[in-house]
Amino acid sequence: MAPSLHPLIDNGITAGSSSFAGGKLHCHCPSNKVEVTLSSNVAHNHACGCSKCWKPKGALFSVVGVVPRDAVSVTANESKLTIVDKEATILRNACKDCGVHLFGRIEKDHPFKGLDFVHAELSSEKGWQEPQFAGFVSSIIEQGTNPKAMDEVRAKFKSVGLQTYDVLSPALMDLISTFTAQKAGVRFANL
Ligand SMILES: N[C@@H](CCC(=O)N[C@@H](CS)C(=O)NCC(=O)O)C(=O)O
Ligand SMILES: [Zn+2]
Ligand SMILES: [Zn+2]
Repeated sequence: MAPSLHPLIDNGITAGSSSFAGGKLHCHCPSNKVEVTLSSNVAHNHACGCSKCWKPKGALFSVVGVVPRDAVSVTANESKLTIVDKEATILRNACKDCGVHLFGRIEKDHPFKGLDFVHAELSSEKGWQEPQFAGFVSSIIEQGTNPKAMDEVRAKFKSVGLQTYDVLSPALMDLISTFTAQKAGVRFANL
């Protein structure tokens, strides 16, 4: 049996709703759940194969998107949140008890500062933007996937209509490079 990429991807992708304006995320604790309220849909939602993003049990990939940080508020059991790695660019706030990541925030100077990283699957509401692409695909090898399985993994993404990248999508890579260039005072050539 093929390994699960992610429950939201394995059986084909369900489109979100452009009029959807957010909802509540809950951790996996049976009681006293951490609750985060989002007043926005996610954008740039994607599968991430990196080792740092939270993945549901049995899945090779995380599904993670961004929302403006002003759209994020912790509305219950905030005291259970802890930052997984204080040195990381993305400060991932996880539930101490169940390990689920509720939101990841960037505090340092970075092209994505101002955006929080969230997993819409932690919400029971429908309408969240569907995954748009798969990033950090080759990173799953670092977590034990056999390199020989990679063709199958990429083919599966392709079969559900998702492009695969080994870092991020061209749009996001361009944003990162634009930020880097502007910081360095680079003047762009005229078109
Ligand atoms: N190959 C590495 C890649 C890690 C990585 O660079 N992750 C990306 C995608 S989430 C990132 O932006 N990391 C910044 C951070 O985690 O702070 C791994 O799997 O651990
Ligand atoms: Zn929890
Ligand atoms: Zn990641």
